[in-house]
Amino acid sequence: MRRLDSSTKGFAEAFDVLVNDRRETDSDVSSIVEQTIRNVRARGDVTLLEMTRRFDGFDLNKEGWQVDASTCRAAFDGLAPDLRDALNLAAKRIEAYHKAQLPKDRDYTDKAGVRLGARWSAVDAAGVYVPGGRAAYPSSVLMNAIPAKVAGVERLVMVTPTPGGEVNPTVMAAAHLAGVDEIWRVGGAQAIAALAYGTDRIRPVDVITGPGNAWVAEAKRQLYGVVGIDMVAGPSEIVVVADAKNKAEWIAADLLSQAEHDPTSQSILFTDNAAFADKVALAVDAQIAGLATGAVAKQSWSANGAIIVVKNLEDAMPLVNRLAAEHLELAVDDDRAEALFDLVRHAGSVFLGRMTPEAIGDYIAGPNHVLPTGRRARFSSGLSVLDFMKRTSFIALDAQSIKAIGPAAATLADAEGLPAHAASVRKRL
Ligand SMILES: NC(=O)c1ccc[n+]([C@@H]2O[C@H](COP(=O)([O-])OP(=O)(O)OC[C@H]3O[C@@H](n4cnc5c(N)ncnc54)[C@H](O)[C@@H]3O)[C@@H](O)[C@H]2O)c1
Ligand SMILES: N[C@H](CO)Cc1c[nH]c[nH+]1
Ligand SMILES: [Zn+2]
Repeated sequence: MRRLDSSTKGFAEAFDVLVNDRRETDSDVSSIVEQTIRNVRARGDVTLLEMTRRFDGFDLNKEGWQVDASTCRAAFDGLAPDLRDALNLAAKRIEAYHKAQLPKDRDYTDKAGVRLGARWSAVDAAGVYVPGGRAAYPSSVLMNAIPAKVAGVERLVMVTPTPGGEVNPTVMAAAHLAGVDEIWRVGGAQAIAALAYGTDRIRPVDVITGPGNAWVAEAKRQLYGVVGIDMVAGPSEIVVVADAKNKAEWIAADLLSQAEHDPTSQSILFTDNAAFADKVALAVDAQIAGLATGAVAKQSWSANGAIIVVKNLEDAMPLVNRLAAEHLELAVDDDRAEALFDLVRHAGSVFLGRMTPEAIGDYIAGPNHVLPTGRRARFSSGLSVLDFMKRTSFIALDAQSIKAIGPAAATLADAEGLPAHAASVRKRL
């Protein structure tokens, strides 16, 4: 863990290093992914078979390539009642939040008599990546699949690794609940490439969404253009802005909640009190020791964690904006949280006040937990129904309205030296 103090010499340089640290996209990852994509294009299912054997440790031909609908239904029926209730509640809240995102078509006639507008429609087929290497993510099934179904996607394909050949029943139960149509037991960059280009077994999709580790995120980035993607959602991150009125144990748990995802995850605390910073650092170490995920959390905290002491929390906000973190907690009194929130320009999702831990957003609040990482909240947003939709504009003229705006079009075509364009308008005037 790095400990920085904004009042010391050399802070600006040390903070630059933190901001510019590209911890998930070293050249190694990107060249491995390039090669994987090439292999999937050339050898399709054979590459999937080999890579699944190598990374997930089982034989797709023996254990099955897909999980069928009846297995998912049985998994749902077999859930413990409290888990089923929790999944149902999460699904309802996610659905309600995302239904409200549905865009409206436009259709109107302007003053020149020209009819204009746009219609929204869903993509035909979407692929959702559900991570499954280190942990199973039923919550990510809901977060990806429900917005796709709300958008009206007809063919919804899920890919997820099943390490050791173990199919996670809660993931499959969530797929049943969310209405996933096809499930393939492949993961990593190879699964993304299969969805983008298709293989003999897997038909290609139009859009791929979902989070994943560095290889998955890089594959989506490289395949953008062949398919649509939501954004680059890689290893999890959290920035917590906290004053000394917090309980150090709560803040330590919040930092660890994202550190436990992946050794390349990042957790950063800003505080205006050095003694509180010490307490949180001790609490993190104490809690790591008791976590089943302690080994991963420790790697993440040691390599990428930071505690930054600032003069006051308002001064921290420009620094917070430069980090553009996936998650930002403002753990201060409610009115101060609002004031700090007004200073936030770049963050994937913001958690306001002391009683709003980020983990609530991971599971149950309603907004999507698939969010941009790696400083990409500067230019992209969390997953929404719009990622599964596209907008088609339309224009309708009649004999009157073409007279109103046609001559200007022909003049512009002349100026561009495109006579066929000009003629196609003038012939109608
Ligand atoms: N940003 C978000 O919205 C969000 C949400 C949930 C999870 N996450 C992140 O998703 C990630 C999940 O990662 P995971 O590893 O548990 O599961 P994963 O499914 O993303 O990755 C597992 C796959 O990675 C591939 N892989 C593993 N080691 C490899 C190597 N050395 N070379 C090439 N490929 C390799 C394998 O094919 C394996 O099946 C975490 O980083 C977590 O932080 C992000
Ligand atoms: N924090 C992750 C997004 O970075 C989402 C998640 C799912 N389950 C637990 N957490
Ligand atoms: Zn999480």
